[in-house]
Amino acid sequence: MEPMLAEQRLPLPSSVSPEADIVRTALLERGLETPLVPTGLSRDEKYERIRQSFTDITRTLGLDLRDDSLCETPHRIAKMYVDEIFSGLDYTQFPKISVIDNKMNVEEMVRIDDIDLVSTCEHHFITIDGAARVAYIPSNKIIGLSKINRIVRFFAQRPQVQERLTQQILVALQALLETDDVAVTINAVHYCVKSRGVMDSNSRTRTTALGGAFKADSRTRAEFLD
Ligand SMILES: Nc1nc2c(ncn2[C@@H]2O[C@H](COP(=O)(O)OP(=O)(O)OP(=O)(O)O)[C@@H](O)[C@H]2O)c(=O)[nH]1
Ligand SMILES: [Zn+2]
Repeated sequence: MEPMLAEQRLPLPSSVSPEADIVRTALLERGLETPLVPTGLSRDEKYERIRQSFTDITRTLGLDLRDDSLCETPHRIAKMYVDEIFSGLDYTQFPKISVIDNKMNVEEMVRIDDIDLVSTCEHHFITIDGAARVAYIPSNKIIGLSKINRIVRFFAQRPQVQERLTQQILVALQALLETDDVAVTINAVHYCVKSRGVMDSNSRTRTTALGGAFKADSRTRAEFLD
């Protein structure tokens, strides 16, 4: 387990929900948080810096930013980074989570297949496109189904490696559901492998993270991976 860095323990803004704080603490304890340093920048300050930087990049590439199709590109990219594809770096954007007591005593696996997953490769900043499967065996808590999709999306909206993304979803759900019995698998195409570099347009990558009964019990694992 990697140690928590002092700056990662700084207090979060008060608009961070208790659930987001539980998830972040669990990730730090497990050494699974995305490597982050506090910037002290507001949303608008980040937007402005990224817009400026992309103005430099597009000019350096020799593109004419006076062209009416190109002139808004640095603005679009800055907005997309801050508010869309990297919004999961900001815990104030963590989804509202509804967890309820397991009064109906559900004790069988709840499994959600084919959760849409689009993320961004942190090595090349291009798309990872795939799907996730998530399952858990309820203990004391049950979570609203759409909240699982939202948690997947939150962590996908960060620069990622697929292995860490898979683990972050696992640990977030374990912390919120107060059980180890969670499993996550992701099957994805990496555009850094498909559209550049080795240019392999066929391969897909599967990563799996298993906790509790999914790790310990071969039948539970098989039912999940089936
Ligand atoms: N384990 C893992 N590797 C990834 C992921 N996304 C991209 N990579 C790999 O990260 C590696 C980075 O390797 P480098 O040699 O530093 O970069 P590169 O020269 O662009 O490598 P090539 O892609 O082989 O051209 C590549 O092998 C990528 O395929 C991921 O989610 N998980
Ligand atoms: Zn990549």
